[in-house]
Amino acid sequence: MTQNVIEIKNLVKHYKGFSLNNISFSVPMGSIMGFVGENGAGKTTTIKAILDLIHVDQGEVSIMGTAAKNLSKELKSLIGVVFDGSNLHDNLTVVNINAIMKKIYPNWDEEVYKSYLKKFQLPEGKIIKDFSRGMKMKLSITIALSHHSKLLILDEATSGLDPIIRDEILDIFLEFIQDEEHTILLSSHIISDIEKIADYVTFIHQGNIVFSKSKDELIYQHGVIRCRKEDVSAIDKSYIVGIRENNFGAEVMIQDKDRFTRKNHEFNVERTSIEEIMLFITRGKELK
Ligand SMILES: Nc1ncnc2c1ncn2[C@@H]1O[C@H](COP(=O)(O)OP(=O)(O)OP(=O)(O)O)[C@@H](O)[C@H]1O
Repeated sequence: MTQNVIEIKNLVKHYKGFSLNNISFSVPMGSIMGFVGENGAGKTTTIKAILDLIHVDQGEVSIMGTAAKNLSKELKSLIGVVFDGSNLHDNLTVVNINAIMKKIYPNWDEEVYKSYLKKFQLPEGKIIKDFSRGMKMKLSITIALSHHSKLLILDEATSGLDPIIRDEILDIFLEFIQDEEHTILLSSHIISDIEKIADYVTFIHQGNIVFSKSKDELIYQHGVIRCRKEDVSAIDKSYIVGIRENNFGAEVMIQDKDRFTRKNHEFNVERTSIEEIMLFITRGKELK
């Protein structure tokens, strides 16, 4: 049985004008979980709750089998965290950071740290204040990867980076996951990044979990039919996830693609993407 490194059960958090509504999902060991959703959907709030950085109104979070509230210092040191926006002190250099992290993390690996600094071309002499946003991001990722973490929790870790360096970082994440005991939870707006590396995708929309599934299963089970508007009524409603209409006709997202195509040879069902599935679910026309 696959062990879950993160388990979230019935999490509720109320802010004025926003709530996380009883959300549950798990992140299996050895996998990359992509955590996606629109601005303000609740991704950062969920991640803060996982890390016990905020008080929650209800629910439970466990990390590596231990309640998040009761994580020991040793277990905490196995988690590498990157938040959107640097929380490193402006006047430090990468050399200062090395000295500080050595004291914080029992497993701090100076050699690994230096190799990533080199790989990311992060300068020794400059203070963090003079780093670009991308450089700060790269430094945060470097730190997360330099203390022999088993779990990486990354909130928008690739945003603000150019496509080339993003690709390089995604490869580093894929390399990290080669160890079966390593796990990543990665929130991102950049769905193509998630499509590229995630094994599972959790989609949060307005504080609710819409789905949390294997990426391949999602892509395999869904499909799009492009047809005339008048043909939409011939599609069994129970399969329809969402409909979009344009001047030329209609696009219909269906689920349970295999069963649908077995029963409906007259429709051509095209392959879809995670991005398209998300758009149809959130913006596709409601069925009457
Ligand atoms: N400390 C707080 N006090 C009040 N409201 C908050 C607080 N933190 C977050 N919120 C609200 O919770 C909602 C969810 O925010 P959150 O940062 O979790 O979204 P997100 O999915 O990470 O968005 P983004 O992709 O824009 O970073 C937003 O409406 C935000 O204004």
